[in-house]
Amino acid sequence: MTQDEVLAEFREAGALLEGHFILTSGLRSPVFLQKVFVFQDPVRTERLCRALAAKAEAAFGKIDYVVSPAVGGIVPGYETARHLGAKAIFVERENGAFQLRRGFTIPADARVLMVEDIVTTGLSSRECLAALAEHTSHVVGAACLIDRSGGRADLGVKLISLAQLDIPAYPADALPPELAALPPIKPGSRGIQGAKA
Ligand SMILES: O=P(O)(O)OC[C@H]1O[C@H](OP(=O)(O)OP(=O)(O)O)[C@H](O)[C@@H]1O
Ligand SMILES: O=C(O)c1cc(=O)[nH]c(=O)[nH]1
Ligand SMILES: [Mg+2]
Repeated sequence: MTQDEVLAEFREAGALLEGHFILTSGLRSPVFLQKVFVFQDPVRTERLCRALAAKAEAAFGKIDYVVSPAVGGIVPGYETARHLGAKAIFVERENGAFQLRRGFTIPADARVLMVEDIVTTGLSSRECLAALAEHTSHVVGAACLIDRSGGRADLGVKLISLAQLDIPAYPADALPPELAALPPIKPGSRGIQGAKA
């Protein structure tokens, strides 16, 4: 699947939003990739995740476990795992920090791939990998549908993506005037329900 085909899937799903968005990192951006509009269509999600699984297998070899950060990573993690013949589990926030909960365990010899939906700064991916380090030393790499960092996000492990974009994001105190003029919206799950982070 080419980068243009990946972007076409997002565009056709109505997932390329324009406005003034507060990202999970606290940065502000005029563009938001609303992945849930992609994931509400299982056929579209299957196309994307089949391609991601093939790319991940080529880069990292056999994968036994896919681990994803909730909420956005769960659907692509599950669907990518299905194509890899792997198990799919997730970390979720407890008091703001990602934890492997619900009794999920990772066998000692399992080869683990972290799967994210979107990578912007890599903050969420690094938090997920830090949580995973308490359960396994066999994380072979990371994969995401879209890396919007322009390739600059450093996860500490190799990251592959279906598309790499360089989408502007600004600190809240350095907004261009056209962005500052729009009311900000925060679409993601970090910080809701009284969580600390
Ligand atoms: O690379 P980063 O700067 O961390 O940004 C990307 C993260 O932002 C989104 O999650 P968010 O915390 O908004 O919540 P969600 O997964 O519930 O959508 C997305 O799912 C990634 O996890
Ligand atoms: O950085 C984010 O929080 C983020 C950006 C984006 O385009 N999509 C998303 O779900 N989260
Ligand atoms: Mg997320």
